[in-house]
Amino acid sequence: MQIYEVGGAVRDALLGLPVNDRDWVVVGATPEQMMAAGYLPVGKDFPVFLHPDTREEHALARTERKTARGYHGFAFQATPEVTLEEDLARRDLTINAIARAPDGRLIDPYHGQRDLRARVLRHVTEAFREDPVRILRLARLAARFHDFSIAPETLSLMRGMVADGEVDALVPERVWQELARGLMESRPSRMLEVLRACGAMARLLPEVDRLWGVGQAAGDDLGSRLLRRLDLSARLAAPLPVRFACLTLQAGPPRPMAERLRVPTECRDLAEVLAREQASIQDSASAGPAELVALLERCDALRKPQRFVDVLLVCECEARSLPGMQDAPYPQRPRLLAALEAARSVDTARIAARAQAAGVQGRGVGEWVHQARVDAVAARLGNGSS
Ligand SMILES: Nc1ccn([C@@H]2O[C@H](COP(=O)(O)OP(=O)(O)OP(=O)(O)O)[C@@H](O)[C@H]2O)c(=O)n1
Ligand SMILES: [Mg+2]
Repeated sequence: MQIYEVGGAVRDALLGLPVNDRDWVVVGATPEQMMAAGYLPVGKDFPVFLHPDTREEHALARTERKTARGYHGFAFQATPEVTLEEDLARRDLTINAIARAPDGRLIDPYHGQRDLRARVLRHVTEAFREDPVRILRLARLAARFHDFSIAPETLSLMRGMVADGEVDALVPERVWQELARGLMESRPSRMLEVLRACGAMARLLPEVDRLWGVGQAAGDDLGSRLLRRLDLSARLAAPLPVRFACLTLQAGPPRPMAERLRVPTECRDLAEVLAREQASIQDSASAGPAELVALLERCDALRKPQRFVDVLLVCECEARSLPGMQDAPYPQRPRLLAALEAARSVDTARIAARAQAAGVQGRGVGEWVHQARVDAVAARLGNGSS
């Protein structure tokens, strides 16, 4: 058997990028030989094994034949006769279809190195069609390698796949997995642009797709704002829930989309707080202590201060996505954080004990605590004037 390194690790090494996860392809071996050599089978359907020591994935060279629409209709052919070139032919992109032999020699029948130099994302063969997840993979790779363009023939292939209903058959978990990874790249706007260009956005994120052409003059519609907001969230190294909330911010109630994509609870919760409170936060510059405490309480900021930091980050990205505001300061953020700190410094147990000593009960105790917070915020912010 011959073992070649393939995929992202070869690509990233050629780009001079750090390599973490390595993939290998094995030519001329049967599953039985792999197991006899100590490799561990990963699943019963995929001809993939883990190396006994490194645990890196070793896949038998294979050809894929699609038998039905969507993600499930695969039949694999992985026999010792499948050649390296055949295996490379069924891969997604030319830059991912370069193999490296143990002696360092590169096997690159689809000119992936040329496309790396020309900075082009190009499909290898028509076999690209056989896996619609590749549309999302390409979109998220565009968000990572943002100076790469997409080959026109690849874009039209993707358009055809979308028109044939291929992305409608994707399971939500796979969609979210790729979207989440793309959101975490350095230029998430590129993923959205690619999804929009091939029509996949209208199928997968129709609420978001509708933002284009809504609102201001061309170049400043809600879609353009969304792209700027997301890239700013990446520039500020925001965590995933913040980026997801940036995505859903003006796209109507976030819950239907969150449920459809089965996003993690923290992503959904943050998006929902923002849908409710974003406007109040933007307007909070002139709010007095009582209003600020009410806002903090509605955001559950006293119990979840870390989430409130994320809430404010989304609001900052939104404010700075307005034309010409990219480098503007966002005073609402330090002011609300100072208010939160002051409100949290109130010793609620002591206030409650004092209220009870004065004969106050039930909801009345809560009102004392609330008032103590308002007083603390007023003292910190100088009666709301700063
Ligand atoms: N739907 C897919 C998934 C994977 N691959 C092939 O399998 C390789 C390894 O896949 P994976 O590790 O998922 O992605 P990488 O390209 O290595 O990218 P990343 O840096 O995100 O790991 C890819 O390079 C590509 O050749 C593919 O053709 N089609
Ligand atoms: Mg990989």
